[in-house]
Amino acid sequence: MLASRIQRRAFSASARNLSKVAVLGAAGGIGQPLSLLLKLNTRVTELALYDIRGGPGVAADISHVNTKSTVKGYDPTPSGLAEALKGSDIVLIPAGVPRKPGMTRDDLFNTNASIVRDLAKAVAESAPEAKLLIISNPVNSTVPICAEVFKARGVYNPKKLFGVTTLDVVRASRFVSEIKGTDPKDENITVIGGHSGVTIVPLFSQSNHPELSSNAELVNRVQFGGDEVVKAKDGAGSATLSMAFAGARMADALLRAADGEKGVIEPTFVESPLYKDQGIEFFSTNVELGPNGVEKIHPIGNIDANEQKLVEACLGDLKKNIAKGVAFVQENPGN
Ligand SMILES: NC(=O)C1=CN([C@@H]2O[C@H](COP(=O)(O)OP(=O)(O)OC[C@H]3O[C@@H](n4cnc5c(N)ncnc54)[C@H](O)[C@@H]3O)[C@@H](O)[C@H]2O)C=CC1
Ligand SMILES: O=C([O-])CC(=O)C(=O)O
Repeated sequence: MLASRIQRRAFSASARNLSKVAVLGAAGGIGQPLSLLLKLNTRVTELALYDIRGGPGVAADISHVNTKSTVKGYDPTPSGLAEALKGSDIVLIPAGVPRKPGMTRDDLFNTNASIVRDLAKAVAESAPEAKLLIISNPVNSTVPICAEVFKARGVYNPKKLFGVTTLDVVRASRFVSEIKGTDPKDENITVIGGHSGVTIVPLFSQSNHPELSSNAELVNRVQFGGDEVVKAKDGAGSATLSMAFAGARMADALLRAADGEKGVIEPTFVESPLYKDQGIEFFSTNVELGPNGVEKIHPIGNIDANEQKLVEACLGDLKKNIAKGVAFVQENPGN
């Protein structure tokens, strides 16, 4: 009995990987709470915080939290960025500008496309093996931008590039639990498509409450939940705290999968075969994660007539968003 417990403990200790996690944009509204949550994750052994301003300060602050991982902030220089990235297993990118009221996520493209392109280049050079999690909007376009950058350098691995759509799943679960008076931990809602407006498609027909797929108000709230926060913040940005929670959840899922846990499934925006025949290279569905990143992309499964209409509306916008990201890198390869 005791021997088997000791053996089990020895196994779990040796199965644990050392995990360096880097956050690019670590001093921002998302970056700070995300970095704090990563500091609380016992699977993270080293935390590298980079920003064009304020990285070392945030790192000094978080480094006093008494968990075991080491935390280091890096100078806003190319060599600082390279150092931050070197040896990283996971890189999260929340760098870039957030929305103000009246803007769509696509309105952020002109500013954020080049920020993400340049950071992706640095990742391709210094941490090509890392799992790369893109938070910066518009996610539907910034993920294809990263893929193009990696392809141009011959280091693209579609199993390791993820658009973080976890916040849509978090919101759907919470909104349903509010309506039904349930615990959100029991409300697992699959959300597919992309991460903006009508490209966000919640599949309530697959949940505990299939009838909710005809609740247009709820569907709209999941699709435009980000707008609620943008409006409430009144010019001071968009979701940061709930996003940090969602980003930390996605990073934790990858860390657990890397540690050998089976059956780790999260919806995430990845290169996907599901709609490639319609020219749509990236799509979010449930994805089983493994030590190398994407293990298995799940099909969308059975959906009802309401959801079928939502998917059709999603595909049109998504195709344009993806094409815009690809064209940007082809036309603006940068240095
Ligand atoms: N995927 C999702 O579900 C969500 C995505 N977002 C997006 O996340 C992004 C960040 O949002 P916030 O943190 O609220 O913005 P913020 O403005 O508070 O923080 C952004 C940070 O990025 C830094 N930064 C800018 N350029 C950089 C570069 N080249 N290298 C490193 N750092 C750089 C800035 O100095 C700043 O600290 C926005 O694009 C926003 O739309 C926000 C919420 C949810
Ligand atoms: O709405 C925004 O601009 C930020 C975001 O992506 C979200 O909250 O889902």
